[in-house]
Amino acid sequence: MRAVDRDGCFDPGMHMVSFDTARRAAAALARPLDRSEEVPLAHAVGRILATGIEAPRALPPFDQAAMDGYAVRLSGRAGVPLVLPLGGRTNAGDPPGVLALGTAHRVMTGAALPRGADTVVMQEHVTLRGDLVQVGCDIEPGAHIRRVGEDVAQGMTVLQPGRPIGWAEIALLRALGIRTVPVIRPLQIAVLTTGSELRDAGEPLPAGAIYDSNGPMLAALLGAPNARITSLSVPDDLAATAQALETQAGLVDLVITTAGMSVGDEDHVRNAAARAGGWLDIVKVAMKPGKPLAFGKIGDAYFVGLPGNPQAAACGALAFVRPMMRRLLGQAPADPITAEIAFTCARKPDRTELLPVSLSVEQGRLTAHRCGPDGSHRMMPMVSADAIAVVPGSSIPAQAGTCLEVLPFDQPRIGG
Ligand SMILES: Nc1nc2c(c(=O)[nH]1)N[C@H]1C(S)=C(S)[C@@H](COP(=O)(O)OP(=O)(O)OC[C@H]3O[C@@H](n4cnc5c(N)ncnc54)[C@H](O)[C@@H]3O)O[C@H]1N2
Ligand code: MOO
Repeated sequence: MRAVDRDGCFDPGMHMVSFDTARRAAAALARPLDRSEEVPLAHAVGRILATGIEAPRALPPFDQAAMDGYAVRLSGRAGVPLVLPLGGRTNAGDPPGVLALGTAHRVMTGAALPRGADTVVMQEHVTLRGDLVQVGCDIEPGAHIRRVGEDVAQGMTVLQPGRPIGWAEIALLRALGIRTVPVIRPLQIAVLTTGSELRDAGEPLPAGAIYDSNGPMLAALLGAPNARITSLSVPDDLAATAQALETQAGLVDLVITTAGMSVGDEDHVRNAAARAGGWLDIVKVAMKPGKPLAFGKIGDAYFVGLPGNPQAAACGALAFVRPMMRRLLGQAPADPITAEIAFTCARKPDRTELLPVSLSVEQGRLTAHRCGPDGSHRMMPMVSADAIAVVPGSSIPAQAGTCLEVLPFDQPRIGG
């Protein structure tokens, strides 16, 4: 690893890369894992389709009435109005009937169109005279019929691989009679929080200790439905960290650590990754917060070392871990989302700023409001935020009204 690297040397100062370079490296590093399982549709919400789905039947499955009314045959007739005797009736669910020549056939919405009929007249547009049905003048031939296959042709690919299953997909698949789908197996992720100061909520808190929030945060941010998270914690100890990394790398697809990434005496994660047989592609990123961030591989597992400050860990997870997970799950990269910033912010030429922002739609435009104050240890700005704004480095401040990329906490479903 470059901790560590393939040449056996490590100088985090020399290896700092730009935010964009690190993003490209994360995308290039991750390879689709291509492991699938068949699950019942009811358990498939949010899961990613492993293969395309071809329609085993057409939708609608037969020509059917789109309105409650009367099926008639207009072709070959001189014109309307018509007065036709009532010849039969088909309800939704009945097998298709036959339109007796020169009659009107009562149909309900969804009923199979009787053979021989070419038009359905809404019942509001007829006058009933005993058993006679008088059809008004402005009837359009062919009206109110849903044609077999007009929505889905039998055999067509209705869903592409890589697509998340949502309510609309569930409705479509069930309409096609499909009960189970092949989906990508959830990623196995170990979140290893490091730090001798960490305690779990519920435990007594000695002076100088803090409750672990990064572990539960990352489990919630990155977990179900497409990842299973194992949470562990180790003290600031090189051997214990290396041992935990080696063990977890043998068990999971992705190991994420928090803290221990900076230059303090007790920051052991990069060296522990090296001891565990890993290598690092990226060791430091020109971003704030989140500069002491690294990723690479330990054995067959991917490895991401996030900084300890909660905002820095969240920014690293949103900017790098989420896109890596999409790649591992076989999904296309998420389309970038931009918003107009409602604030001015100073910046530096050589680093990307990541700012918690709340999003709203103002005069039809997605607008980002800053959630401050500064400080990557702060929790409150993240609670009032919806996204992280990506402010590229520059020698001039970013002015209000500038359009910038935002990384939403909850990824909206736009496109595939
Ligand atoms: N001399 C320097 N000091 C620091 C630098 C630097 O460049 N030179 N970078 C600073 C930056 S930026 C960050 S970010 C932090 C990152 O440090 P580490 O990744 O080594 O993390 P720690 O120092 O262990 O912890 C930082 C902070 O976060 C708290 N923490 C850790 N784990 C958790 C957790 N699971 N839940 C909640 N909070 C956690 C920890 O107690 C510390 O307060 O380094 C700066 N220092
Ligand atoms: O990455 Mo640090 O969180 O900038 O303070």
